[in-house]
Amino acid sequence: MASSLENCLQIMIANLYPPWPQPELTMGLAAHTDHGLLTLFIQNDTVGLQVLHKDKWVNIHLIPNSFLANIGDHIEILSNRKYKSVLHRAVVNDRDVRISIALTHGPASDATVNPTPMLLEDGQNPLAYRVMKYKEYLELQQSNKLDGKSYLEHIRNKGI
Ligand SMILES: O=C(O)CCC(=O)C(=O)O
Ligand SMILES: [Fe+2]
Repeated sequence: MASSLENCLQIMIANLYPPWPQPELTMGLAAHTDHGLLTLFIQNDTVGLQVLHKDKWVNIHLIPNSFLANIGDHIEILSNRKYKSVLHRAVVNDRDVRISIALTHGPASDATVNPTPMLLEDGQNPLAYRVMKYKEYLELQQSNKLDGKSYLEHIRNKGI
């Protein structure tokens, strides 16, 4: 992946979750992973972000005045699956408004993303993912509904 810092693509996503009368019947944001390398994340003091850990959804309590950093899909692609992107979702509640802001950090939109040779063990690791431009991945993600790790699965090379 060749990309200078000034060309990196950052996308800010602001989410507003109003209180919902039957929170157990709805989902604020369906389970997904984020595109890009890292997502920096802040929220107001209402809990709602959950991360899948050992097959269980775990509430994330942010440290006040700090960012949470999540690994995105393109770290998983760059590391050829050594570092996995984080599956997460947002739940709602029936009392408090929740606001969150996610800032994704990706390479330049024209950058072609493939595993970095330093993380491939002497050519023993076949490429886990199809090589593609970052913007092609974004288009793929935008044209589908959120569904777990389905975008990564879509570009995964069979049998790896
Ligand atoms: O609001 C949240 O807790 C999650 C937001 C999120 O995952 C996103 O915007 O990608
Ligand atoms: Fe997300």
